[in-house]
Amino acid sequence: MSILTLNPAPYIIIDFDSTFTKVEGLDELAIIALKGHPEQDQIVQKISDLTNKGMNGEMSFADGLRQRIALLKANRSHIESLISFLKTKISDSFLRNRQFLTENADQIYIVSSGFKEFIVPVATQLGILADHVYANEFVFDEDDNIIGIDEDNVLSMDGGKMQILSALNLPGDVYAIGDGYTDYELKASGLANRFYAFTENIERPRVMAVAEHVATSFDDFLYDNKLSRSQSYPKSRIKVLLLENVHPAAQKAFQREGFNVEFVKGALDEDELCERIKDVSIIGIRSKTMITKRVLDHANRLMSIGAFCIGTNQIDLDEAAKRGIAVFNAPYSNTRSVVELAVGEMILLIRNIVGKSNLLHQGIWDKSASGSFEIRGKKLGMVGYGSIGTQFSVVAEALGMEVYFYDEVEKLSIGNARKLNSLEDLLAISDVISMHVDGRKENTNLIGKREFDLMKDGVIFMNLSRGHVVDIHALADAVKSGKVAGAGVDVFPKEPKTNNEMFESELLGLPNVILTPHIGGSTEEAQENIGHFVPSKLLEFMNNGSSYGSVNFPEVQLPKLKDSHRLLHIHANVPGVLAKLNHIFGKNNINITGQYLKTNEHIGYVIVDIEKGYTEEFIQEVKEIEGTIRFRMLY
Ligand SMILES: NC(=O)C1=CN([C@@H]2O[C@H](COP(=O)(O)OP(=O)(O)OC[C@H]3O[C@@H](n4cnc5c(N)ncnc54)[C@H](O)[C@@H]3O)[C@@H](O)[C@H]2O)C=CC1
Ligand SMILES: O=C(O)C(=O)COP(=O)(O)O
Repeated sequence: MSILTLNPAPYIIIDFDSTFTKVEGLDELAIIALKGHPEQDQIVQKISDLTNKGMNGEMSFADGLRQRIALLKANRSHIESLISFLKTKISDSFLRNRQFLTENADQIYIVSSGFKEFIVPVATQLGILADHVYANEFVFDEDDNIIGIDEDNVLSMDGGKMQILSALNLPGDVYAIGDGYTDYELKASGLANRFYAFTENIERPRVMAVAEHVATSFDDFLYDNKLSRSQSYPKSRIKVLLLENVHPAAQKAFQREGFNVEFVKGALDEDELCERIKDVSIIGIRSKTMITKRVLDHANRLMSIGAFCIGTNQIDLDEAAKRGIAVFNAPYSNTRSVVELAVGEMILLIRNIVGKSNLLHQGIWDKSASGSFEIRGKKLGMVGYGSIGTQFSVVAEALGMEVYFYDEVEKLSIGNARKLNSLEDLLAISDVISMHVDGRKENTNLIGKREFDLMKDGVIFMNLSRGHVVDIHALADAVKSGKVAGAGVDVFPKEPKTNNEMFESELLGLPNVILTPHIGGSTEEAQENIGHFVPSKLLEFMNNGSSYGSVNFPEVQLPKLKDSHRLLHIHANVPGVLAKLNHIFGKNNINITGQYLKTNEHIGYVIVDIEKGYTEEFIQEVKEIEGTIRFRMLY
């Protein structure tokens, strides 16, 4: 039996600039030292070009280094500022694995063509031993200006890194990690057993082309070598695809944790999505992207979907559940924004402001009260009395309206709102009708010719829910006939995918019709809230297994994982799976520290916290249980 164990660490040789830190030290020193210099930009650019040529192996490294030093006009105080700056620029994955670096300090070296003066203070912060840092040294004049480099240091010459490694004569496996060509040379010369091209901060195609191994992060390197690490599975290997211009806070949240994030401004159509979703583990969308069964068939690694909005009708929720994919949304984060727009539109429409404003823009002064009303005392009818409907109802009552609602589910009224028993009753009684149902298929054309005919003459009609809920042709007719005196429409059966596409509709140019491009939830406040909320749900699910708040998954809120390994097992909801799982635990003598189970009509979700020390065979047996949809292990 093979106990699941971690390997002892090899000797690890780490490059500093753009590997251990996110930036190039000398380039940053130039920026600091040349601050205010009239040619700062040009000189910094020259230095950066020389750095890149050297890193890519396109020029003699030693020549480039001397040319860069000659361009620098730095002194000792600039180095102090550089050190403070670099401490904030340590690569995230090294920061995350401080424990590994400290515990294995004897095996770890930094070999860099950068300079000890700034490398030692930064590297030692994470437990690297000062005498394990091999780097160049500056030469200063008596006024502390940098005037050159220590010419006796082998690292100031071409092939210097190889000489250092050769002199170290390390008695075991040696793995080099770096972004530059000189790091690759350690492997090419046979001095290192492996070279990992490190791409967390920069991808150098010339280096990647020759590297046998690529490490997208230090976690990735540790995972590849079965070494102890902060992440059970390196997040840099997990792809996150964010569509429809979700708030930048979302991108930051995933990047902070080391995920590989791709950001797309618009929506994608089904064909594009089928292509792009391959290898993606988390996808973030808004209301436009349709996640159909066909898209899910192409989603070979998808674990979780974030709807950065309220509605989830654009996602095939059942198909996602059957594949073990958890879907989360932001059920309340733009409620208020929709309500405010609805209130504003209602007042503008009942006063016929749009027509008057358009006329005045043409210089026509049309001062008259005819066809303009107050909303006070008018009857507002709400179709759908959920989060938005109820909040709208409270605000409308505060404005002096009489509120009526119809919801197909039994709902208690908030304030003095009155419940009606049929849609027909509501249509007949209301002066203003506002749609706030969800976008399920069955609501297609909920309002059509028949329903408009049932409304009062001169009614104000608003749809800020979903486009397909209203038959647009019937609405256009009702406006033209005067049945509807004003309409506010924010959502349409066919909406452009991006701001670059033209919008077409029968409603264009109709009088007293406010058209808005699906912006009910598009306020800075709502988008920022959503940008924080949805990633937090997705990350909880990915990192901890918690599915609380999911719209298609059995909901489980789990305690933080402590001193245990957590096994997450998603299976088809058929009898006997739990019994089989428990049998395997018993047979393998697994000590359980916590167990949770929840099912819904499609799937069962079992979470078991166990003590370390289980075998590969045990894991294999769990994976092979009939009905298993997905299995993963967290620690
Ligand atoms: N324009 C925009 O930018 C935005 C639009 N929305 C849309 O608004 C919808 C409503 O949002 P919430 O109030 O948060 O959802 P919710 O789920 O809290 O409320 C929807 C209510 O509609 C009721 N309902 C559904 N079908 C019905 C029918 N045929 N007849 C009567 N009642 C019916 C439900 O029982 C539920 O009470 C969302 O699903 C979304 O599609 C949401 C946010 C922004
Ligand atoms: O929240 C919703 O359901 C909305 O309709 C808002 O959608 P959006 O994020 O603007 O595409």
